[in-house]
Amino acid sequence: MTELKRLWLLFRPYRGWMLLGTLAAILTLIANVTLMAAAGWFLTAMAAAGISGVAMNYFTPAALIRGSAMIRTGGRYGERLINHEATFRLIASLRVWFYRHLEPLAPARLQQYHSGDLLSRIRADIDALDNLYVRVLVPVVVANVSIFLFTLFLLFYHPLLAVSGLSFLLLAGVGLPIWSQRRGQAPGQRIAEEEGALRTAVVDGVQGMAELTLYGMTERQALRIDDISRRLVTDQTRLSSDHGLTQAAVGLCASLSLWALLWLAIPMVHDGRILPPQLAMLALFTLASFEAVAPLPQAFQMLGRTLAAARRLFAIVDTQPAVPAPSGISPMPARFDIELAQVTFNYPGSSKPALAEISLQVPAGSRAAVIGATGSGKSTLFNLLLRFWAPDSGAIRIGGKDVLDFHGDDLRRHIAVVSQHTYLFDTTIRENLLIANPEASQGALEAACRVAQIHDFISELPDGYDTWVGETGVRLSGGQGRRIAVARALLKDAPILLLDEPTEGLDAATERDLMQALAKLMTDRTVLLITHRPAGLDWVDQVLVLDQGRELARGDASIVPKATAATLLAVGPELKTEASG
Ligand SMILES: Nc1ncnc2c1ncn2[C@@H]1O[C@H](COP(=O)(O)OP(=O)(O)OP(=O)(O)O)[C@@H](O)[C@H]1O
Repeated sequence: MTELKRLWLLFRPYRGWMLLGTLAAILTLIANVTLMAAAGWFLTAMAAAGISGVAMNYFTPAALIRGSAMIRTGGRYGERLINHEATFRLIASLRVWFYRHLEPLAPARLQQYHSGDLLSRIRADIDALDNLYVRVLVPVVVANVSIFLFTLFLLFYHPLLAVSGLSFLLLAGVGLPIWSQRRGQAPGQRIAEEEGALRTAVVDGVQGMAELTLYGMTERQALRIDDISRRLVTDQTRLSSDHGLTQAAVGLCASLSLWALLWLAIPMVHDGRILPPQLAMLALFTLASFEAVAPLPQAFQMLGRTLAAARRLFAIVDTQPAVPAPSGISPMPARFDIELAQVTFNYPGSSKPALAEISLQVPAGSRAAVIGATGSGKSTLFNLLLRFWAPDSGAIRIGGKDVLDFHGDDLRRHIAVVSQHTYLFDTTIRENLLIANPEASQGALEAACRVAQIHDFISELPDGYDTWVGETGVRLSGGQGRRIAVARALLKDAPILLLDEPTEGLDAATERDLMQALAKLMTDRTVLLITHRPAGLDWVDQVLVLDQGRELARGDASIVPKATAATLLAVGPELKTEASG
């Protein structure tokens, strides 16, 4: 039950709200039971008084009935209001809590999770946690307090009545919940996993629609989704039918409790220990008291789903980032040169190093290119430089300070990246630019877009900078997206610039224009480019050629053709030796 304890700690800031919501729920329940009991007593007493012709004071009981009815209505409204407010606050804070733990895990630790599964955790699993509060915690407290008060009340009339009432309340409020918790545990856990799997399959199906259609696999994907849906529905059906059964069983317990009460109390009426109106009151009281335990079987049935959701969330929250945060504050480099000293790195589970003993010095304000074929380790080098992973041996320094001594955000504040994969958010062009610098004025946005040669295009759009770019920027061309990336880098104004194949996939004219924009961006910055294309590198001061994670050659741009022939054509070792020589 450690999940329960941990959840309780997360709920702690909302204790005030919970207490208030629980008090409102108890008040409502007591008002309802009072209403039923008083009504039973009142009707019978009035009938008896009418038959015997005795005058009776009906103002007090009528006032009690009216008062209870008003408290019940107001209490229920208040209870819903308070508990919904508390739930929404709780859910909102849980999402932020989860996201705060998720963010440092990206990208290294999250590669094992599918985005659909993560989405399911952040949405459905967090939603499931609110069950614990509204459907478990509040009803359990309300039931405990109410059962105690109801038993005291019956005890006032006769211990036997109290024992009988308590037994049936415990059967419905403890026995049935235990049964439904056991029955609900396995399907509850499966539902949490099936919901994640379903979301993953649907996201894959939608995102990969073009490929699935091209290869005629849509039917197969549909069958996969159908299979998961069926399993999900089977488990949900089982929970629903168990829920129906337990609700019927609660009703049965209430009826049995009523029979037992009548069986015990009718003789007491005969010998005068209980008055006839009191018998009617006790009968209706008994039936109404089961409202206190009615929600418990379902609450405990949902516990399995809730705890499974908590486990899935804690599994992510407890994951340590690939690179632990340093204990001290981040250093402040005085200059922004880049140094790689004998860097070796293996991805977890891989036997072959992605980078082996790589050294490189890029003086502040100079430009270097790392070239190599696919899989030669270029992106890995960027991942290490950005502190997404830590080298197994060797060191990476910026201005002489080890990147591992920086907090991730502090380090990345000094670095701007322009890559072929520029992620554009489903919002306006303005918002997409502002992520680089939320404080930037309209003038600064326009200036950056002018340098990136995209301002004229944006100005001609009907909504200008307020144009919606669509999901992943579908309304912009690849070249336009790349220019937005250049504008973002300009707005960020970081001293180090990493370029990851920025002109990949563009036609010659667009590439030329983008290079002009990049030339302005590169002014006075330390630039590191990764590319597999040997052409057009005359603007860099030095080149490092990688081959399967190892240094193949280094020098100025003139060494590129030879070295590239070795890496791209994968020719024999003689040429590689020649190239490095
Ligand atoms: N996240 C990862 N987990 C495990 N292995 C990885 C991971 N990323 C890359 N690799 C492996 O590390 C090696 C270097 O990959 P890397 O992405 O750095 O190459 P690259 O030169 O950038 O290739 P490309 O030009 O295709 O992007 C490859 O063998 C690749 O399979």
